[in-house]
Amino acid sequence: MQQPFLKAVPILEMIEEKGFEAYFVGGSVRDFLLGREIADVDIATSALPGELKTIFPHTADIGIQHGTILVIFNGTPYEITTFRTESGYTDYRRPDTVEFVRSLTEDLQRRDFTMNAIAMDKAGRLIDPFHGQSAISKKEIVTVGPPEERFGEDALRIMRAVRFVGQLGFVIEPGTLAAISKLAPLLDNIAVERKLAEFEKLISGTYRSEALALMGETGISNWLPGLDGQESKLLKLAGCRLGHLSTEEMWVLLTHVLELDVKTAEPFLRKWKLPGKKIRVCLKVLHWLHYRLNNSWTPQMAYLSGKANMLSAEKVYNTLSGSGPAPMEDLEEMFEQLPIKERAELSVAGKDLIEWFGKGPGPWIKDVLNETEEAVVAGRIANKKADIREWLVQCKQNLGKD
Ligand SMILES: Nc1ccn([C@@H]2O[C@H](COP(=O)(O)OP(=O)(O)OP(=O)(O)O)[C@@H](O)[C@H]2O)c(=O)n1
Ligand SMILES: [Mg+2]
Repeated sequence: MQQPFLKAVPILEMIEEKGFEAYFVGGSVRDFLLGREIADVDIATSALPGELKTIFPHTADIGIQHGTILVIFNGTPYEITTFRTESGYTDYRRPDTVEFVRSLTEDLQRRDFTMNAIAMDKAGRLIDPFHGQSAISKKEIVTVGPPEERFGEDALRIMRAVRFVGQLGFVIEPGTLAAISKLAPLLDNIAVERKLAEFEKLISGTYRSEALALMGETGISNWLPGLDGQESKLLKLAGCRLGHLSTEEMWVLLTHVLELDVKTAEPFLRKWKLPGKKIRVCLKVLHWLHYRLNNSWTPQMAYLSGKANMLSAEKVYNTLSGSGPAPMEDLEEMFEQLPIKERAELSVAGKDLIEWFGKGPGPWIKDVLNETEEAVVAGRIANKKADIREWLVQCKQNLGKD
């Protein structure tokens, strides 16, 4: 067993000591069987939330109405969920009622895919009534029971299937795939925040090209923010060599392929509810990508863009031009050679100008600083106070006069 499980074994033991059952479940067991790194260990138990609270002193109610509480054990938080069934999904996203049950099999039966419906006990023995291990060995995504029921219960599962294609490179079993195409419109009922979490996992996955193509082919994209009717553009994206791009660079590539500019990309990214900071970075990189599409980098542009934005824009540009991953050493070297890397490194400031020219504060300061900065970056003048002063006094003689 791997370390994250071993650390949590005492939790299972403490629950079992009180006469209840407890197992590792969900993505951690799946990823363990796949030899992937385990994110967080989820635990399912026959104990009710109230019963768990008597066993563990440090808990938080994070979804108690659905039977989930957070247990802090040795400083690590664990989500522990009471075995449950769900029924009456009138809104396609959350059950009208949650019924706690005492049987593990019933709990596993309400889960989305067979690979996610495997339990593991404290000794590492697997309980796999729906043949999840066989699906994993066949690299197959298949629902537990009838796909239309599972997707009707929570339409986000439609996206989860394609997200797992992107992460794991599995194929979707034909019956499950047919239900996805048929029920994709149910995604309309799902909150953007949940769609975003799945989409970001998808575009970060090793097999994202396949998953993006599948999103277009199944019609899922028609129910995602700003992607309605854009299947052909998604397919174009799927044909690119994406191996080296970060999640943010993927967003930039996506906005470009959708033919958005900096102005129209902003509402698109807002619709997806990306955090403001991420949006600002994406828009900057998109701006520099558009510069790069028609120009080469110069020291001036390297300075104005900043190193990170320049390298990101270049990576996206290489993807679009078909060259794929390319060495960045030359560009990094160009940046490193710059006399200054940012405005703060300029050896003069507004107060120096006021003193030298005997003139009060005003917009002229910004203009003169911009000009000075440009001259320093271009190497026309050294970044030394005395040199700059001499240069400015010579070429700005008229400034002190008005
Ligand atoms: N819409 C959903 C979400 C989750 N699950 C079940 O709850 C488990 C845990 O859910 P979550 O952590 O959201 O997903 P994981 O499958 O664990 O994937 P990840 O590794 O990304 O966390 C899943 O494995 C699955 O058994 C489900 O049946 N239906
Ligand atoms: Mg998980």
